[in-house]
Amino acid sequence: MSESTLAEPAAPTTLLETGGLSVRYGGVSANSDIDISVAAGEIVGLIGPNGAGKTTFVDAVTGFTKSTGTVSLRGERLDKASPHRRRRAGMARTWQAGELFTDLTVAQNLAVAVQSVGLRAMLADVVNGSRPPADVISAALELVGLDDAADQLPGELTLGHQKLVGVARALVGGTQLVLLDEPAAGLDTHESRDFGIELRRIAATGIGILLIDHDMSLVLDVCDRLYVLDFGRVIASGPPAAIQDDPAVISAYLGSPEVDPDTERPTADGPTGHAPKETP
Ligand SMILES: Nc1ncnc2c1ncn2[C@@H]1O[C@H](COP(=O)(O)OP(=O)(O)OP(=O)(O)O)[C@@H](O)[C@H]1O
Repeated sequence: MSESTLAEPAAPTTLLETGGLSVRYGGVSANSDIDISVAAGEIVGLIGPNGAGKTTFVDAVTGFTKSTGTVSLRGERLDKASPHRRRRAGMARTWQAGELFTDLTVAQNLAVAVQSVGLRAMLADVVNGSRPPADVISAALELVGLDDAADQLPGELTLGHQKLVGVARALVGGTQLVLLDEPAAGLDTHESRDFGIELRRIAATGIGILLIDHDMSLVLDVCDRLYVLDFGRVIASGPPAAIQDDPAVISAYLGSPEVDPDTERPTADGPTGHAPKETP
């Protein structure tokens, strides 16, 4: 057997890497010194109480708020880049209030996102004949398993599928890393489980996912690793099983564990949270 056959499998490619990422809003340290990485094909959870700084982190990574520290995608520094450039480089996000346009079809909802990726990128694709916009849209819908729904209105879909269209909107245009801000809000247990299965399918294609959600069953089920934020700082990181048992996490976020007798896991509701401390 040759040496190469015996070699260890290649380490997964690091997509996102932040170094010392910090955001201040006046006297509030909303993010302090955050070092987080997401590899290709990985689902990484970012959890913490209300006001811990999760959305601020997504805003900082995607360029929607001013930050200090570094943000790299596949080793390319993007911390000085505009949100547009970061989007074109392959990172995309969803928003907490990411409603779909109810009077547009699913495909038209995605077409709006194609436009936001940038005319130049689209023109390049059309000129070199590689990917006309319709293909870009169907590729994104295929990633979330909704290629049949292109001509439907959002209201004709289940809530779970509407949420997946929201994810597909972020996947148009060759997205490598997607940051999902509470994408499963409002889903019941069953819908949330199906949603999680789709997230795993998306990650299996090599896309990296940063997932923020208060639905602990979803987060614990689908994430490879978790980071826990409290008062804008990472207080713990690791695989879900270790995080669940971390006393600092239990005290800051999971609370006195109200355990679901079926899953033997902390229940989804419970974290009440607090806002970051004012700092001088
Ligand atoms: N644009 C802003 N201007 C001033 N302060 C802000 C701004 N955005 C967020 N903050 C503050 O920064 C802190 C972190 O807020 P952030 O929304 O990031 O928390 P979160 O963990 O996402 O909370 P939630 O789970 O409720 O969404 C909070 O104290 C919030 O009030």
